[in-house]
Amino acid sequence: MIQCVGLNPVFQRTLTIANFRLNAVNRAKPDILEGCAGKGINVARVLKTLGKPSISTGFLGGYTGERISWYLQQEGLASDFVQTASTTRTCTTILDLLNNTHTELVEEGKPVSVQEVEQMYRVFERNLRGCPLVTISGTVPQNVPNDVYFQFTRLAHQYNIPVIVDTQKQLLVQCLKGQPFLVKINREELGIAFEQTINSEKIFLELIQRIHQEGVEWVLITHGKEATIASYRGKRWAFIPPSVTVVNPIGSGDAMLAGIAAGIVDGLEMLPAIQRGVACGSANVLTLPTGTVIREDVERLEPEVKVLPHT
Ligand SMILES: O=P(O)(O)OC[C@@]1(O)O[C@H](CO)[C@@H](O)[C@@H]1O
Repeated sequence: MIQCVGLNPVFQRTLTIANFRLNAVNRAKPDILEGCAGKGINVARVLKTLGKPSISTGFLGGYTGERISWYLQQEGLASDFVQTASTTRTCTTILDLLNNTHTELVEEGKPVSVQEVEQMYRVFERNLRGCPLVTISGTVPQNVPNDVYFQFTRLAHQYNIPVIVDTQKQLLVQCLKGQPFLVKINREELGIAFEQTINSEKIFLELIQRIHQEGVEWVLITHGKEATIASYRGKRWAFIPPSVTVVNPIGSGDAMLAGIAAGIVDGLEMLPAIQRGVACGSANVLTLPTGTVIREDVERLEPEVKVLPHT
């Protein structure tokens, strides 16, 4: 089973509003979507659709934790969460039908205890047995040390298990020292992680190089609906997604990571694996629930992703 680490899961609510306005009373349509999410769980869900079993790990607590567990069971997603005294966060997506905007209200994860963090290391290690690949996604609750993903990556190395990572800021910078196999990051977060404004191609390429210098083989830079740039040993490719009608883009990065993970586990070369990932990202945009794809959409979109050399 692929281990999908998502230390900061989410009880996700998706509200549809006819014309969302600031400083006003906004009324949502009654068919509010609720479910389990957060980057790690989103990856796990898309993997399941692609026929790949996974186990989600992280922290879970309180009444939202219970609801997330219930949704995980309903969806048939295996999990091994550390139970926390604090309540798991809720995040809210606002889809505005008139203006076609998509707003994500993200709560920070509440604090976890030192003992809960220690338990998490044990949960991570026990789920490495029989695991072909680890995905690590997203932020962490308060009190979790910034080197947590570095520790996980180092541990996975001891078991010869590749790690692919999608995170930000210090969590990313520190994780690089553990030499994950692949890092996926959006262009804005790349600049933030290295405290630089990306206002030229030169700076963009230098920052990619800094990630490689730590020993990371593949670096993927996403940029909304623009092309994803993949970099490997001095070569670069642009993956141009097909244009699709946007329903809900939240979770597209997670769908992409899942598609790449599925491709790697299937033994694909990296370029076709990334192509599948980009197709999953586009397929996610077409569905209303967060971090969800329809397999037929992925299969249809995969050949439509253009792969070009990036100069
Ligand atoms: O705070 P994080 O962990 O970076 O991101 C949380 C989040 O925005 O990510 C998912 C979409 O990628 C949503 O399910 C969730 O609300």
